[in-house]
Amino acid sequence: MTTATTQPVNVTVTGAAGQIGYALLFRIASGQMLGPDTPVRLRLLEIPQGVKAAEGTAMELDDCAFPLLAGIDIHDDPRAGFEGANVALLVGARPRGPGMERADLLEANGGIFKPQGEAINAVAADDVKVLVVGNPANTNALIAASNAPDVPKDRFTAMTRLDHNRALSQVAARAGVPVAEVRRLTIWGNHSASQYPDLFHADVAGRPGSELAQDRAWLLDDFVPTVAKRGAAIIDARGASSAASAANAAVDHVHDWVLGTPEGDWTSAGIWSDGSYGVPEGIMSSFPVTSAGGPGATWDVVPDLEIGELSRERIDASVAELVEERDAVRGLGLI
Ligand SMILES: NC(=O)c1ccc[n+]([C@@H]2O[C@H](COP(=O)([O-])OP(=O)(O)OC[C@H]3O[C@@H](n4cnc5c(N)ncnc54)[C@H](O)[C@@H]3O)[C@@H](O)[C@H]2O)c1
Ligand SMILES: O=C(O)C[C@H](O)C(=O)O
Repeated sequence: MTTATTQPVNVTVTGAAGQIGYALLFRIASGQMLGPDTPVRLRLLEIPQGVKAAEGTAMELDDCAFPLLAGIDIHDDPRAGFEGANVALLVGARPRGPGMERADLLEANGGIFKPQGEAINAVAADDVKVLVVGNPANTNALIAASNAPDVPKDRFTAMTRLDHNRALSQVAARAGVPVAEVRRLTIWGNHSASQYPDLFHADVAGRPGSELAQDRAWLLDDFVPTVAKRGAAIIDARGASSAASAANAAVDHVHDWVLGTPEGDWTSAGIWSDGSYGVPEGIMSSFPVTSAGGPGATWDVVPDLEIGELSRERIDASVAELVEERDAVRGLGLI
């Protein structure tokens, strides 16, 4: 990763003409993702039908005259779109259509993330860092990583930062403290309604999160489902899925990966499990993670957290869903 230098970082964004793309690209180009000293070159990857709209977004990016934006190119071929990519944000995905079962969705997205993984393997920069946003994010990341055998598995991640940020906001509101005073929350498992937002290890303005968790009715009937089903609530209210908050979470994820997580805090990311906390190896599950930042930065799982019975059950349930998804895509020959 190139930081604090005049060498531009190549950032590939797929689904660039979509609603998240529109909320994301301007923030990347303004320096909010990689910092104020790092120029970026944007590679927009779309399907052929999306190219014209991506061209319109590129025109608007030009019109912002961002000092850090070193260039934009637009592609509909993954081999060209990921050429030299240092950071790859895989946003474009096939949404669930009427009558589509989960397996149909996994298969349709396999048709996107398998070739994209192969292309990243073939043409991305040696230091590529990948964030999968497109749903089902964890399993799409698993497909991409599994089809990029020459890229270390820890370079592929799935986005659960939006869930993490949602949980921070809910806890701050409940405790009546500024959101900046809530630290060390964790999202475990899948970016789906089965996810488990864990506040037992949190620091809430100097008080242990376990104190708030003592109100089990609030914890289990309010906090956990509000966070886990927030995506659906946004769709219901907006008539479209979250976009600006999703783009914000993608910016936060890459920012903290490349520049480091704040001292004394951690965040959540879907990463290739190494077996930590009893999560089976080789699925993309969300964990509490830190990054030291800098060249070669990795997400490191926060060690030695005590997992109580309630948390254990919830983590295991979400992990079981991920195992099912892995088995389904394995059955489809995608991994
Ligand atoms: N992980 C998260 O927290 C999170 C949060 C919000 C949304 N999402 C997911 O992000 C994805 C994108 O959401 P959106 O609102 O921007 O959708 P959108 O439909 O507005 O845009 C998706 C874009 O992807 C493009 N696309 C489709 N297939 C592609 C391919 N093979 N290569 C390149 N581009 C391709 C489409 O042409 C479209 O422009 C969805 O899967 C959504 O469910 C994830
Ligand atoms: O929940 C969804 O389908 C959209 C997205 O993943 C979200 O969490 O907002």
